[in-house]
Amino acid sequence: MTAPAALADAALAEGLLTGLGGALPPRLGVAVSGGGDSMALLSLLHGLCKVAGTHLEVVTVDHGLRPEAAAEADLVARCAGDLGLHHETLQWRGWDGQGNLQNAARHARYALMADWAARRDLPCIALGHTADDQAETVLMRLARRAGVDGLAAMAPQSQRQGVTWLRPLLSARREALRDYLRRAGLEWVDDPSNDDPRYTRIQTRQTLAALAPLGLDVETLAEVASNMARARDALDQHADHAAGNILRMEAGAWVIRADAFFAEPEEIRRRLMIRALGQISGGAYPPRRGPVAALIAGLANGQGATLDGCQTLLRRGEIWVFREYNAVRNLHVPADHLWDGRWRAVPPTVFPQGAELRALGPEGLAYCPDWRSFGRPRAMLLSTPAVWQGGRLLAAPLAGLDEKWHVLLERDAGWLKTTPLSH
Ligand SMILES: Nc1ncnc2c1ncn2[C@@H]1O[C@H](COP(=O)(O)OP(=O)(O)OP(=O)(O)O)[C@@H](O)[C@H]1O
Repeated sequence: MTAPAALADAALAEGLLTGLGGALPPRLGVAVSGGGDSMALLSLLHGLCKVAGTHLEVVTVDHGLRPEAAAEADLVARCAGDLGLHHETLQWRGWDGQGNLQNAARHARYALMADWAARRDLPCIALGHTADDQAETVLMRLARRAGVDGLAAMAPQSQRQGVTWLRPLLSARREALRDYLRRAGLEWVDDPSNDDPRYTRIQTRQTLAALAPLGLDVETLAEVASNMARARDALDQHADHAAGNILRMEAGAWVIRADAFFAEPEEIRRRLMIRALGQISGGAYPPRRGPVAALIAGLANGQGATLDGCQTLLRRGEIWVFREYNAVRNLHVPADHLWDGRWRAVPPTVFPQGAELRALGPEGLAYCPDWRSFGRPRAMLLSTPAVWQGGRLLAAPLAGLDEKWHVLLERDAGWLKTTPLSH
């Protein structure tokens, strides 16, 4: 190998290690489609893992959408075999013909890979997204009027479905990875859909090339993404600090000091509200900017609202954010099961036969003579968990009925820093 080639390989490996935060986990999965980016990732990671003593396994998803897909999975299997690595091809045959095929395939791919990781005891999976992918994402999000979080684009590390997803090639250029593969004499396949101008990403890629004379190139846009990621972290830190001072949790609801809330900048108010809503609803995606702004504007005028399966109201200088009764009124589970994704009942001794957890509702509240003494809004109490046996209310601990029973929040009731703020 010539000196410049060796230097280029060393620079890629070093960039990869930096992209992994400078260290490798003891066990790692790598997602390889057979395309140039992920084949280069596989080869480079294999070198690093050997040195670090990391156990590496390889996965490919065959979506069954193109006739070549099986051969591509075989190519990856062969390459992994040559490197002495365990490889699995996961089949997806689940499209029901509804919605956007690309999105359905992507969701299915991540779900299949997350199951694989759990089965193989691999806490992390590396993906081959490059600086080019990052720049295209920034440009596409600009078109969707993204804010700071959206323009921060893809994170080098993110948690989803119980897996830490790593993107260690976010600083590498697609072409540099192909040069690496050519030098190493390694094969890869070019997915024909990468040239299909019907896809927004491909149109974006072509447009990006045309924007280069304006200085709007891949490096610039990728740098914008890192700048935005830093700005996002600063905003999150401010929001966390504000949350510590102005917000408390009461009986599963967030209670916010209204004067302090409205003294915060608009962007911080938005973040606080989105997190409060997300923690109660458990939704994977936050509500959109417009409805959140309208909800906050309404509260400034003393008007409550519903959004994302939650309800807000302003009372005695405090904003209450709680589960909307309508979102849980038909939710019945056996009393020893988790209710609404976050509540568990604890009986005085054992669970009575046939007992179930259900919202308290207006009919239950009528059996709770002391509910006013807790200072909790009526609307909020309606959606709290209660223990029923047929039509009989056994306990409603949050409304003061039968203190021998307890209901506890199972999902972390602390301030959730990880709620995603952008779609
Ligand atoms: N069929 C596949 N099997 C295994 N891994 C895959 C597959 N497709 C994509 N990947 C992984 O995901 C990375 C990104 O691929 P690609 O850009 O095509 O995905 P995408 O659909 O844009 O997904 P994302 O939403 O994550 O951007 C690849 O480098 C590879 O690591």
